[in-house]
This record gives sequence, C-alpha cells and structure tokens, in this order.
Amino acid sequence: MAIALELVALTKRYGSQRAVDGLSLQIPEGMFYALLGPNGAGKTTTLRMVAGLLAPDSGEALILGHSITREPAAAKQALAYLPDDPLLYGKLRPMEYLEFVCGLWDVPAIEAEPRARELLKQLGLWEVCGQLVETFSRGMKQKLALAGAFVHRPRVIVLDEPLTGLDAAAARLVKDMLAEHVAQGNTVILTTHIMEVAERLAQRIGIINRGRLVAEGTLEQLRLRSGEVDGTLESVFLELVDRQDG
Ligand SMILES: Nc1ncnc2c1ncn2[C@@H]1O[C@H](COP(=O)(O)OP(=O)(O)OP(=O)(O)O)[C@@H](O)[C@H]1O
Repeated sequence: MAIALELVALTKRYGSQRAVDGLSLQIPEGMFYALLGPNGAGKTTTLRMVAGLLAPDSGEALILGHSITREPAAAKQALAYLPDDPLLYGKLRPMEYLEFVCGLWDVPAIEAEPRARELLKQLGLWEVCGQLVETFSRGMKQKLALAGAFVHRPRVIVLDEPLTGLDAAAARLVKDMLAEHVAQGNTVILTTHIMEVAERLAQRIGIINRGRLVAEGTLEQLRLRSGEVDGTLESVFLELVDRQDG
C-alpha cells in the first residue's frame, strides 16, 4: 500500500528552540490517523511544513511519495490542509468561495457546482447561501472551510484541530464526513486535544512531545507501551508524555 504521508527527520527551529526535532513517521494510505501532543508539542508546526507553508530547516515531508519542498505541485495536487484558523474571504458568499477553491484545483465547472452544493447541504450551510461569509459565526466559517478542504476530493486531508468551536451536531457531522472519506480509501490526518475523537476514530495514533515522536501505533500498541493495559487513551497519553518529560 502507498504511503500517504512520510516525514523524514523533519526539523524546525525557532531561535535556539527545536519546535520539531527530527520527526520521522510513515502513514499508509487509507488510514485515519490522529496526532496528539500537549500544547506547544510541535503539531501545528509539523502540519504547516507538511502543507508547504513553512520550510523545514532539515528533513522533508512527502505526500504520496512527492516531496513538498522539491515537487510542491505534485505533492499539493493530492493534498488538502485545513489550518486551525482558516482564512476565508469575507466578501464572498459560500458558493463563490467554493467556486474559487475549485478554480485553484482546476476542478471543471460542471463538477464543481454540484459538488459545492452537495457539501453546503451536507454541512447545513445551504440556507445561508445568500449571506456574505463575513456575517458567519465562527462555527459556520469552520464548516465552510471544511467544505473547501473536501471540495476537490483530496486523497490526503490534513486537519489542525478541526472540531474546535463546533457544536455537538456539527462535530458529529464532521466526524462522520471524515470517517466516510477514509472508508472511500482516502487518508485523514488530524490533530486533536479531544481524546474521545482519537480513541473512537483513529486507526493509528502518533504522540509527539517537545517536537519528537514519543510513541506511535494502534491504541492497543500504545497501551502495551505505556503499561496501562486497560487504560483510556487519556491515561496512556499522559503516562507516555510524562515518561518523556521525566
Ligand atoms: N512563529 C513562531 N515563532 C517562534 N516560536 C514559535 C512559532 N510558532 C511556534 N513556535 C513555538 O514552537 C513550539 C511548537 O508550537 P506549535 O504551535 O507547533 O505547537 P502545537 O503542538 O501545535 O501546540 P497547541 O496544541 O498549543 O496548538 C512552541 O513552543 C511554540 O511556542
């Protein structure tokens, strides 16, 4: 099976601090993968390098075998990245925004329009289609940004804290959409502080702390590694991070 995302000794420093410190990881295609870590562990910095928004000091990230630094066009073709603070254009309406995004990805207009409509309906934004994005609540903006990430059917979707700020119904909807995307053979990689999300949805989990990979595997493998054989992901996570800090 193809490797959806490979990190090879990825490193980023801010001054003397190593925000990401020689991170290596392989995530096979068709997987729901959760990246966990305490505040400041280096998750957002890692994802920004994966998306090609931040240059690594050394090492590299490959999407489906294409280096984001050396072959950015090929790497980005299969990738969607949803940041934790997505930038939307306030003066556009939802359909205009999605048409704009489809244009960036060369999605033919004949496919773009029904796909955008389907996503807006799915995410409960169809009723507000006539409104400018600047009038949207934070949760509505987040749902529209998510529609923008899904609209070109990316094989690999990378999301930074996608559930923050969503109400219970919206969070359920987004979790279902992500699970469905994986069921169709695509790859979802997300960061979250919500342990229940990682515990219930992720097939594999990576834990990072201080820019380094502390442990990686299925929940069962992480339980064995931590010694918390019947533990919740929360207790396994806290034990593994504590051990590295200690
Ligand atoms: N632009 C920047 N300049 C200086 N330091 C930065 C910058 N961005 C991040 N850092 C530092 O890099 C480290 C990793 O930050 P990062 O945002 O990647 O962590 P995170 O795991 O996403 O945290 P959180 O869970 O709080 O969102 C932190 O110590 C942070 O202070």
